[in-house]
Amino acid sequence: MSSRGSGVTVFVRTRPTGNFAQDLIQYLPDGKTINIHMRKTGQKGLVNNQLSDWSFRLDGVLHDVSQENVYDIVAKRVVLGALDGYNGTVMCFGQTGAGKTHTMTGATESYKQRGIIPRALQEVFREIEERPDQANTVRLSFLEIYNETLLDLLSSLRDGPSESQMAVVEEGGSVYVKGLSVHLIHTEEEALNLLFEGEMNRMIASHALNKNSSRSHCILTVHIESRSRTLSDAKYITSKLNLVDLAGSERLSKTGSEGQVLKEALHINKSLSFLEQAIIALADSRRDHVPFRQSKLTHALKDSLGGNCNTVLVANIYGEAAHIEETLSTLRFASRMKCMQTVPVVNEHIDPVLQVKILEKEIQLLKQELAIHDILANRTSGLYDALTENQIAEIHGQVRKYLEGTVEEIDIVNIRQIQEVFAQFKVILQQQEQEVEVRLCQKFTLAERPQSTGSCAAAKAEALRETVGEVDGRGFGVGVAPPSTKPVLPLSPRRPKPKRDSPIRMENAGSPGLCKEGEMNSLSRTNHFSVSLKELESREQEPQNLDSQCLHPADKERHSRPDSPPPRAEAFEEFKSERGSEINRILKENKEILLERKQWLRELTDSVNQAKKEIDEAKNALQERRETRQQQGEFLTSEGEPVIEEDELAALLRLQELKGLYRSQYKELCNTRAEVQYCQHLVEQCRIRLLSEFEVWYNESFVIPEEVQSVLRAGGPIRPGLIPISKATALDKDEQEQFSRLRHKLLAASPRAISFYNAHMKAQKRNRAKATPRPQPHRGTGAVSTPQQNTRSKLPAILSLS
Ligand SMILES: Nc1ncnc2c1ncn2[C@@H]1O[C@H](COP(=O)(O)OP(=O)(O)OP(=O)(O)O)[C@@H](O)[C@H]1O
Repeated sequence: MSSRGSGVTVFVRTRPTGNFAQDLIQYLPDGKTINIHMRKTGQKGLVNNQLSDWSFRLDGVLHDVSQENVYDIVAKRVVLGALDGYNGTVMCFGQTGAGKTHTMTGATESYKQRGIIPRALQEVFREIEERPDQANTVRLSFLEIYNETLLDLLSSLRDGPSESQMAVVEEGGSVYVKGLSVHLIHTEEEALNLLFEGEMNRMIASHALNKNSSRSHCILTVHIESRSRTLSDAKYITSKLNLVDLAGSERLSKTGSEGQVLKEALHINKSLSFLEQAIIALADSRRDHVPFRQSKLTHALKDSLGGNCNTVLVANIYGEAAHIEETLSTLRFASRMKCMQTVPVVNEHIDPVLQVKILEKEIQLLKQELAIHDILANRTSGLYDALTENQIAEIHGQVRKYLEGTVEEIDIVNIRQIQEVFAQFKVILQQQEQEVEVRLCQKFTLAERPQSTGSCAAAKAEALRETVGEVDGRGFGVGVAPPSTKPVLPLSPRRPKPKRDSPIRMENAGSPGLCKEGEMNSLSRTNHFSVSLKELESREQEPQNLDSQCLHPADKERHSRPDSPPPRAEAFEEFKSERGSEINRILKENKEILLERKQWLRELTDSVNQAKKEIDEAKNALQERRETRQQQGEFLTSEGEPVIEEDELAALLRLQELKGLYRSQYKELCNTRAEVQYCQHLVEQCRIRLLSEFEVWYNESFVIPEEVQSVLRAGGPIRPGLIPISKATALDKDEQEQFSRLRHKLLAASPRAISFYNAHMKAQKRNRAKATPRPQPHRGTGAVSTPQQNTRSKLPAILSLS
């Protein structure tokens, strides 16, 4: 069968029984037709021996067919189609106990009896292995619709929104369930783990026709995204494979349901009847409205029923005479489904890389066009090609010279050169920024701590004081300058310049990018007392770190921790005065410097604006003088040059002077701005460090139990990748042995089964953990004795290969 079909494919599968109603159900040799002969019962219970016959021709009748063959016939094509980008849906429908769950999931204890879903998951990963030219991403979600409520069967594995927020949403022509968790999976085993986890969470109950009756509709969706690994192929495809196990329709008189199970049955029957209505509408080409929104089930399956999907239905029937009416109604549903049309299409998306290629082609064409124009206009060709390394080097040299003032212009003839010039400017700017940062780093750092063993804070303060304000320029501490030593900053060209030994001043007010190498060296030499934050960190990691030497007495005395952790705000204050006092002090000092620098920046800005205003005024005055001179008639020299008066000359010189001052102030403004940014960065770093150290301290002091801390400490028994021996031995010995024996046996006989059994064992383990009584918000509560309601949480069954 090809992946492209036009109608829904429908099969019938019968549940094996020793009591098969041969006289009522007849399979024709074509393997596709099933005839039903039903005696009609007359009114008032009188037997009406008139036979009514129905004949249903479907795509196949699966009678006494193994699970493996059912998968091959029903689902294989759809699964492979999904890997080729077609959406696919495999769905089981039928009366309760007819074998839907057996068909879809099969027996989780038996590899051979596994159903369509585990086989499909295996096929997906096997096929992926065989397509090395494709990069595939597989995700999985598992939805349950129980009593018209959407539930996430894998909610225990996620931290996302709660189930109450789940809703069926239509977007861009496709349908999805908002709030349903979608899990990335890499292997068959991971996929099976999720399947078994979800299966255990399903709602089941026991009634007269099925002791493990599913009380909900379930949709397991495999989301596949496939990209070509070969560059030439720019498209990628996505697909959705829906594997649907519907709850069974039931005659309440037969199942004897009551209480909660009765309520569930009413919901199930109602939603199946809505499903039937939707199918009838879909099959009728004259109907333009399909009532998908009548129930959560039809809404969630909207794009699987009438969309662009390969849809396959398995109609499960229970071939006993007692169930002939249900069989008839299931077959009617199946034949309606068969009339429904779907249009499978590959979900193909174009990669942006392809767009780039198209644009590159376009550029090529435009270049050729330009070349023709150049020839016609007698221009040199090749102006539009990418620049060679030599040309770039040439531009680089010119830009440098231009910035140094050696040349006045840069030769530019085309757009590429303009771009390169800007690029060079950018590079130089970045270099300057880095250099400024390096220099500021050296300036804005901690002073070296004294080696004294006395009071740490006092000693440090002393050391810092020693390094402040040294006029010979050798060594400055950060932000410890007393107010008197802080710079008096110039507010206007007439105001004094900042002191050159200010702790936050930049050594070279000019362009740092162009400062000479010698200057940089001497700059770093003058800062030999400085300690950067990073250095501080590394020192603190040394065994003999200062913090341990400088423990506050309160820290040392804290032998016993309080019963409950103190309020964080209170603890934070304590931390700042004890363990975190050093970093807190740095933070404070840096903040002070930042404030002061900001203030200086404001003043400098005012000053630059003032200078600009004065320049404008001087310009205007000069212009007025010139105009008056011209109006009054000019005196010319013997060379014909106009003679200007002394006051005009003075005004001209003043204007030049103002311009010079303006330029230098502007330069300083830019540098100060960079300093402010850097100071802000430092303050932020300190703040983050203070908070993170506080977190560690708080947890260690009050939250993490001391035993745990000792275990986690380096050299403790827990190391990454090592399972604690106590945990490893906690498994039941017999079970371990049994499992490993089985593993070896299986490995030899059927290596493909290992993922299945690994996942099964994990599910059982989780199941045991869950068996410990715990309040469950909506599952398994209020269980009634008969019929019994539960989730599928069973204790491990014996594993078997058959
Ligand atoms: N083809 C089959 N081969 C062997 N056993 C089967 C087959 N079909 C059904 N069964 C058995 O019949 C019982 C009922 O089947 P199952 O639970 O799959 O029915 P169902 O249609 O899902 O019922 P419900 O709608 O109540 O959940 C199970 O014990 C199952 O193992």
